[in-house]
Amino acid sequence: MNYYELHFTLIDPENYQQDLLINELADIGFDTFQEAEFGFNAYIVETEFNKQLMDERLDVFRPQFSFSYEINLIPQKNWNEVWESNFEPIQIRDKVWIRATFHQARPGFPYEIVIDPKMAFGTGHHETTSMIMDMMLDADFKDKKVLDMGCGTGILAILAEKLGATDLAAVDNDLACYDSTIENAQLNHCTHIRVFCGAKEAIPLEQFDIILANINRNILIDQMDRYAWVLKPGGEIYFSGFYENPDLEIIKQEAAKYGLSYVSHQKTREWVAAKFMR
Ligand SMILES: C[S@@+](CC[C@H](N)C(=O)[O-])C[C@H]1O[C@@H](n2cnc3c(N)ncnc32)[C@H](O)[C@@H]1O
Repeated sequence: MNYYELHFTLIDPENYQQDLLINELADIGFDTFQEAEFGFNAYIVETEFNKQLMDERLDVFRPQFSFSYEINLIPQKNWNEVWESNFEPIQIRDKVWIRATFHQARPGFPYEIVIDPKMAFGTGHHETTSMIMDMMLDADFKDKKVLDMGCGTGILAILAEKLGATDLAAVDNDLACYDSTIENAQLNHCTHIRVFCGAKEAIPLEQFDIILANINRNILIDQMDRYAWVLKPGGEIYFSGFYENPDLEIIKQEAAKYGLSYVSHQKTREWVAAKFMR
């Protein structure tokens, strides 16, 4: 599979502008957003890319924002090099050290996660991932059964197992993420993670103590009925991948329809991670 890489430059960058543009690009299929010096890079599978649609959607912002972009086709064989030139180790509090296979180990952190991201999202650099991980550090995973929906690299399931979960299902509808989660689980010596490829129909019909789902507003809403169905009474859900306004309120309302109550949320820039309980 080939990918297009978009180099996006904001002439006068302000975070809210960047978030709006990323949201628009995500809506037309871009994924794996990475900070760059004067903006960001984003990626899309070659077969999903529609230049005319992208130009039309971005032109709407031209009156307010100054930006430019260029797009290049990346053959599959170069994808790892793209990651290796961009991915720096990152920490979550003083508890979790996340690094790639090609970085040195760093002693002193209770939890180390090694990620070989390849074509999957989830290195801890994006706020949606780091906020869920931060909230996970305050949760009790000991002997818990966990669902990681939209697992990407498997980073959340891997942290959950390191925090004590003993039975985990990781689901992603992208085959590259399915492969990546299997590979990263092995790299981290996680032996309790079962990996499934598919959307909500792939969620095992079992009862989970904790659900982790960092996807996006529309997919979370679409899958809400299934989350409520497989969550034990008293179970916890951690959602991310959406904005505070207006998404959080919409998600709260949808969750309430299925007996899931809002507990709390974190916000970084416009991104939100939120905890709910059944
Ligand atoms: C933002 S990434 C999150 C990855 C990782 N869990 C993290 O927190 O960094 C969202 C993931 O959801 C997956 N995804 C998108 N739509 C999905 C769907 N309908 N069902 C299952 N997974 C989906 C994508 O392939 C992607 O890997």
